[in-house]
Amino acid sequence: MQLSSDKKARRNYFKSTRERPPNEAFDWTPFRSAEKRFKAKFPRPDLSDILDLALLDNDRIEEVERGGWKGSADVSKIRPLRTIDEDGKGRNIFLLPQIPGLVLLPGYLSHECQRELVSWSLCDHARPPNETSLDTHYVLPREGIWSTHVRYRTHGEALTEQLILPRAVTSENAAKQPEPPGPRQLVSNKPADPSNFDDLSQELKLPAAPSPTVRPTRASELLYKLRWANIGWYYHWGSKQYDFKRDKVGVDGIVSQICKRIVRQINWADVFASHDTKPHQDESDWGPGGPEWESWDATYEPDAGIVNYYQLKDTLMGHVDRSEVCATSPLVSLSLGNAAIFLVGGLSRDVEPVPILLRSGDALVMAGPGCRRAYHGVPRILEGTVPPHLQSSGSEQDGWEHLAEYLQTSRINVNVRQVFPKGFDPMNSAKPR
Ligand SMILES: O=C(O)CCC(=O)C(=O)O
Ligand SMILES: [Fe+2]
Repeated sequence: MQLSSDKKARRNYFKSTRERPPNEAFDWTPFRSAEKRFKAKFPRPDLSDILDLALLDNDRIEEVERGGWKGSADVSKIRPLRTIDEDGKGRNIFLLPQIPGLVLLPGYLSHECQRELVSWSLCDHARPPNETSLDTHYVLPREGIWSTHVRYRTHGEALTEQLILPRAVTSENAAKQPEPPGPRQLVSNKPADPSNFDDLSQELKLPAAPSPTVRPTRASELLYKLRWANIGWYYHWGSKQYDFKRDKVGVDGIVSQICKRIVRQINWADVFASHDTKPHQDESDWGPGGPEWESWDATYEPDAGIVNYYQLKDTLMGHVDRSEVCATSPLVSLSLGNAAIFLVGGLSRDVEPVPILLRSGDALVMAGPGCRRAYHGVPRILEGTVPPHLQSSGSEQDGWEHLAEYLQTSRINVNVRQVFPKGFDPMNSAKPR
């Protein structure tokens, strides 16, 4: 199996390089070059310059060795900070001096918590009222695609697998440009901020048209095409702005508590004091309120985000998340399942990105003006890297076998943000306070 996919990758490599103009690589920005390098199936990319902080943790050796992909824990690139967990245990977290506001918390989520979050992402969250990437094109069951899938898998042949139907296609919407299911599209949008928030929220946000070409599909097949599920405020993909006219769904307690615990645990004075807060970029400005990290303990409240579901071939192109009115508030990202290569650079694609290996249980925070406006992306999911504690126990009783099976080819990223200052209601107030 592995051999034949290697052969295919080699064949594709020779075919594509034969047709490539000789100097093409010179036109790529440093960010694009890094994406290309890590995406390549052949030759298999060398990960020796990728920051892999699991290597510093003896408890993760089995996970690292089994996966066969290994970066390096080059301590010269990072600055450790000591913090105390809620249970009083000490923990090392890490900063990258060239990206002020980026905080890495490797292995932050316990094994139990990772299992809970995987189950939450698939069973509880990928269903109404949360919008998913499949809703535009299919009429999904109210119970959520995961429950339908599991029912069939549990009862096997005794049930005829339910087909999920495309949304009814009328002659009117068939004529509109369909949004194809699949990778997220790049749309250039205006960065949100308190001064343009009113205008942006008034813009018309039409629903995307369902694709007229999708066919009735089995739940177990469609599940692997799920790409995202919305958290909190509805995000309108067509304009890349939040749609404040739709009622917000609350952020679930399990996610909100983890994110708040992480933000409270970080000593932000150390994070920002260690840098010149005006590094190489002019836009790295805290705005009129000054460095508001001083009040994050009290004001940080996640109200939006996305769960990203990646299959092994999926990537997320370099982008900046700039639709949040709180443009500097911490964004918390939690990784589950297979590991990924995460690139984070600067205010443009011309800044050479730092490659970081994100493994299951790792948390990463992007905060402050420089880091929240930094280009980042995921050029590669690394197959075979699901840690032992997320693999099947072999027992059908614990209900984990279906989740373990899904995870074999998947990575889940829970990406949580704060759009508005705490307590601000956009529908009842002209301007954020
Ligand atoms: O999957 C990740 O680690 C990053 C996801 C991300 O950047 C996003 O959802 O905007
Ligand atoms: Fe992002």
